[in-house]
Parts: sequence; C-alpha cells; structure tokens
Amino acid sequence: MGSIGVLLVSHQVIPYLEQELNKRYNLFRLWDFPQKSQLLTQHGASIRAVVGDAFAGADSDLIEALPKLEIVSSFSVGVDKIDLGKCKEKGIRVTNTPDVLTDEVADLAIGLMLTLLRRICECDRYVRGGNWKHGDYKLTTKFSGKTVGIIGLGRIGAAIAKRAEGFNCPISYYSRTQKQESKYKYYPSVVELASNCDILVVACPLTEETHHIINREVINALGPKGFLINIGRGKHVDEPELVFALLEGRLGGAGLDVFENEPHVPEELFGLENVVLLPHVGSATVETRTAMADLVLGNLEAHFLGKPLLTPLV
Ligand SMILES: O=CC(=O)O
Repeated sequence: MGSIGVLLVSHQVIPYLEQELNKRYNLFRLWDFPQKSQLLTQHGASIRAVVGDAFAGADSDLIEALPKLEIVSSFSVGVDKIDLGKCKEKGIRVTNTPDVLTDEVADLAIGLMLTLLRRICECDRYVRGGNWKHGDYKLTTKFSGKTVGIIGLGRIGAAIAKRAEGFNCPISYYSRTQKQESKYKYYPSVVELASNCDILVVACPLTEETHHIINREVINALGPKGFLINIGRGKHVDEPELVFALLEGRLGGAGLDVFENEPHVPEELFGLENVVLLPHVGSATVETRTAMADLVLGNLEAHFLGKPLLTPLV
C-alpha cells in the first residue's frame, strides 16, 4: 500500500498515528507545504485518503481539489470539520472514532462537574499560594443529588448520565426526538431542560441545528445557581453571551473543555473563580488516543483491502 497517497491535514494527531501512516502509505503532511495550492497541484491527483481530526478535516474546497479522494478518516468522534454532504454526493467514505473514547469523555464531564462545584482547582491554587495558613477555604457547592440535564443522549450523553446516576443525580435530557427506551425525563426544548436542571451538559454533535444551542435564553433559564458543562464543541455556545452572563452573575458557573476559537479563550474568563477551563482534552489520554489511532489505521486498511469499514459514517 506504500504507493497510496494519504494526506494528513492536522499536526495535532499523536506521533504513533503519524508514524504508522508514514510506514504504510505515501504520506503528505499539509503543514510541510507553505502553499496548500503547491501540494494540491503537485500531489493532488495521487491522494486517495485524508486523515483529519477535531481541528482540521475536509471542507468542500479540499474535497473538490482531490479528484482521486476515496475516504476521509477522522481521528475524532466529531465530524463537523468534514463536509459530509459533499462526501455523500461524491461517494467518498467517511469514518470517525466512536465508542473507544466514550468513557474518557464522560469521565471528564463528571470531573468538570466536581471540579466546578467543589472548586477543586481554586482549592489547589489556595494551598499552593500559601493561603491556607491564613484561614480555611470558603464553603463550596454539593454535587451529589444535583439535577443533571443532558443535551444529546447519544453514546457520550448516555455514559455521562450513567455516571451521574452513581452520584444520585436525577437525569433529564433534550434531544431532537424522545428516546422511548430511555428512563430519563425528556424535555422537548433546551430552554425547558435548562429551567429544570442544576447542571446543563452539552453532549451532542455540532451541526447547523445545534450551533449556538446555548444562547442567552438558555443561559438565563439555567440561571445564577445553574452550571454549564461543555464537552461538545465551542460553537455549541454563543461564547460572548456566556462571558456576559458569567461577568454579570446571571449564571452560576461553567466548566468548559471547548471554545469557539480554539486555542483562543476569552481572557475575561481568566479572572473568574466560577469557571474551569480545559484545553479540549476530552479524549486526551495515552490509552484512548492510541485506540483512536488504531481505528483510523484499521478503517484505512479495511478500505484499501476492499473489506467492510470498522466505523463507517458515510
Ligand atoms: O473532540 C474530539 C472528538 O471529536 O473526538
């Protein structure tokens, strides 16, 4: 398979994946070419696969520029950086990395809830800053038993629900349609869900419909005692509205793993103690990233050997 051209469009994938791709295929790294047009003119006709991730995928222009493209394999579960419509139209296969990262992301969501409500980062800074000698840290907020509202009850949403149940949290959810098999309380709108929970978690895919699903109305419905957790995508949240609400005390707090313009985070948030800010690390452990890389490699191998894809999306 060494002659098959594969284009890696993100420099953020783990070295193991890059090395394995390089061993198996004729690998082009997008960042090796100062001009994208130069890469496309020189090698575009030999590229049969694109590998991307949560940060870079295959938009319509790239797909159009690669006449031999057969498959886009993403080192991520979210595929919002891939033009799925264009892929369908052109018969280009698309794969992602579901399941192998579900536990990891759900664990982090619970970690964010605990860290936010119990102010674990602040407490750590308090001790490191030598403040404990001068007095105890102030009282925080109990997590067990809080009502958790989840937007999107897919694999990750359901795994978060299961974990939160272990903390005796009543669970409710919003999704486009009610899940008949679910025992959790369903709300047909995000505003209703937000009005009826203490902690609102964004766990749905980013699509045109879910872009800014967290807007001013939802934030106000969650209110000054409510907490927002986002382990989805930054663009699920109207970020300026979130920042205003936090600065004005209209929202109790936020635990965010993702932001609208990563790696840029609104600096107004840096001074707030009721926020926890993470650098998009939902699946970022050695174990999970390795399993994700193996899925990308497995999907490419299956495709080029004419076997069924392991995790086909399109
Ligand atoms: O954000 C990470 C992913 O989509 O896997």
